[in-house]
Order: sequence, then structure tokens, then C-alpha cells
Amino acid sequence: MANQNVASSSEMKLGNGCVTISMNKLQRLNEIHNIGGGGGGDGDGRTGTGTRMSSWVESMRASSPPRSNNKTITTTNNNNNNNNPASVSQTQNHNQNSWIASHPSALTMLEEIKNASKGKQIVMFLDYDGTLSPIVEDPDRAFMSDKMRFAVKTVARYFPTAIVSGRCRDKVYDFVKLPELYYAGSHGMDIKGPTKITKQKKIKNAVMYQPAAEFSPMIDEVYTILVEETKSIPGVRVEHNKFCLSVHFRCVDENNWDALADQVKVVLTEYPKLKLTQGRKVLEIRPTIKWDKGKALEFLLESLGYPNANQVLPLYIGDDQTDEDAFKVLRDRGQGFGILVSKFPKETNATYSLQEPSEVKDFLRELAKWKRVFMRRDGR
Ligand SMILES: O=P(O)(O)OC[C@H]1O[C@H](O[C@H]2O[C@H](CO)[C@@H](O)[C@H](O)[C@H]2O)[C@H](O)[C@@H](O)[C@@H]1O
Repeated sequence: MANQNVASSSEMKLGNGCVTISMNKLQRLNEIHNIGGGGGGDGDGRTGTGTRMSSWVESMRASSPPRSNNKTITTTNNNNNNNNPASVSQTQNHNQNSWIASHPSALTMLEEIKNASKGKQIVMFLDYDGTLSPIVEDPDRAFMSDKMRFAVKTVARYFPTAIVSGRCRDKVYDFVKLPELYYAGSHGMDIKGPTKITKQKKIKNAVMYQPAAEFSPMIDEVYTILVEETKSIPGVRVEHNKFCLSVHFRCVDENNWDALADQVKVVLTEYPKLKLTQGRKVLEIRPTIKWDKGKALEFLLESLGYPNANQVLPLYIGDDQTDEDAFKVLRDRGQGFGILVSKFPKETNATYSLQEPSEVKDFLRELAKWKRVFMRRDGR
């Protein structure tokens, strides 16, 4: 990526040389350039060793492992055996084992979770992509399986359940198709609860909250500009998620990642009220308001009537950098458990881990099964 700090002329070129930018945009560009996160197992902002790198694109490139290889991402191997495959593999296994030891599988920790829920209401929060559906190339085809849907439906019978996603609420609803759930789309900026019918057969208005509603015209405008500005780069996809946008890198040739990131950042120089965050091979454009998946979790707990830590055990399952905001809220409140879905060691505020969506399904099923038996035993 071009070094944006060394410009001495009144304008400079970025990336592939196609983008020209004047100096009065430079400061803003540098701000945008400092997006959070380091590298990640799938370009999601984290590295196996916790290293934070200055450039997201560089770190994504450095740390995206071949998908067939389930081993860890990077190693801090200082013993002069860096070129020895056996030694690197040993270090990888060691990293993997020590990460699993510090973030045990939620499946093996079920008893602890059940015990912690004694006298409390479990509330379930579920991310969508990479948690309920496997990561695929085409964002429009990230379907969840019928078995997963059934597992979510079953768990929602016993515990209030919310889907918290970066996608727009309607789109994630189209995938999940369960009207009894709460949905928080656009990274929690678009929240809606299930519509309820009271015993008197009256429709009770659903919970509804859109803290970024005023940004809607700006997001529409930036969407149109980004589609136009990036259309020459093969494989790029700009996704409109109502109160935020996603620029997908997954199908873009790695040689074009720098140029694409530069294009996005240049567009954002004109929009100081928008910021960039990163996910799995995606750059996300969002309003600068102090609202994220963690705030959405707190809002939902309050709306459900559980502002108090003593009455509730929130469980949040997610795979992405943006889910860390929710994991951190739980950790800071000393309440509930964050569960990270990952095969790779990652820096995380989650307490437990699950390797992939199929394990999420097993976990949900086990939890629902336990509650069913428990309720039957109690004659409820
Ligand atoms: O919060 P989430 O529900 O996890 O949404 C985050 C982003 O998920 C989607 O992108 C990711 O999944 C795609 C389909 O598997 C994949 O192609 C892409 O590379 C991933 O980044 C969604 O398309 C984005 O809009 C969401 O922001």
C-alpha cells in the first residue's frame, strides 16, 4: 500500500496509481487508514499471535491460510527451525493446544454453563455468517441448513433468542425465517423484536430501535459512489446493509487488494461521519456513532427486562471481529459467556470456543435438550 505519510507535493497517487488525492484529504485518509485490528485467520483482523499490524491488507495477506489447512495462522518460531516443516507444525500444534486450553470448547463446558444458569434466565445471542452458516464466496448464498434452523427454533422455545448480524435485518431474516426471534441487523443498528399477540388477541408492538436512522441517505449515497468507483476491479462486491455497507474482497485477486482498499478509503475522505471496520475479507463502512453489537446486546437485555446481572445468563456466539464488542461487554460485566467460533487461535474476549457452525448446532441442541428434560422433571 502506498505510504500516505510521505507526500510532499499537493497531491499524491495511491495503490495502483489510478487514484489521485489532494493534500487536504490526507489527514482524513490517515485517520481512516488506522482502522482497527491486525491480521486474521480469515482476514478478520486478528492474528494467532495477537500481533497488530498497521495495514489491514498486508495482515490479511500475510495471515490468510489455505482453507484446507486447519492449522494455526502464524508462529513466533525463534529457534532457527523456521524452514523445517516438522518444527513449524509442532509449534502450530502447541499454539493450537494452548489456545484450546485457555478457550475450551463450549461443548465440553456444558455442565459449567448449566450450573452458572441456575436461578437465571439464559438469553441466547447468535451472529449469522460464520456462526449459523458456513462462509461461502457469494454472500447471497450463505444459507443456513434446515437442521441449523431447527436447532435455533428449538433453543428459542426455551430461551429468548436474538440474531445479531452485520447484514441488513431483512436479509438476515430471509435466511433465518424464524418470526419468534429478535433481530439486530446492520451490526446492531437496526433492532426489531417479534410481534406478539396478547391473551386478549391484541397485537403488541415489537421492540424497535434504529440508532443510526439519520445516516440512511448518506449510506445510500456512499453505496452508489463505491459501486461506481470500484467497478473496474474484478470480483469486488459492495453490499448494502441498510445502515452500513460491506466491500467484499473474497473474490478479488490479492494483487488488487491494495488498490481496492485505497479506493474505499479515498471515497471515505469526504465522509468524516463514517468509519471503517473490518471483518472476514470484508471492509465495513459504518456511522461513527457509539453503537455496536455490544450495545445491541445491552439494549436487548434491558428490553427483555433483564438489566440486572443476577437474573440473567447471556450467551453470545460469534466468529468475527465485530462480535468482540459483545464478548467484551459480557467480560466487563462479569456476566454470561462469549463463545468464539474459530478453528484457529485468535485474540479474543470470548471465554469458550466452538470450531465451526456444525458445533454451534450441536451446542444449541444440547442446551435445548437439557432444558426440555429439566422442565419435564419439574413438571412444567
Ligand atoms: O455479523 P455477521 O452476520 O457475521 O455478518 C458479517 C458479514 O457477513 C457477510 O460476509 C461474510 O460472509 C460471506 C458469506 O459467507 C462471505 O462471502 C464474506 O467474505 C464474509 O465477510 C455479509 O455478506 C456481510 O455483509 C456482513 O457484514
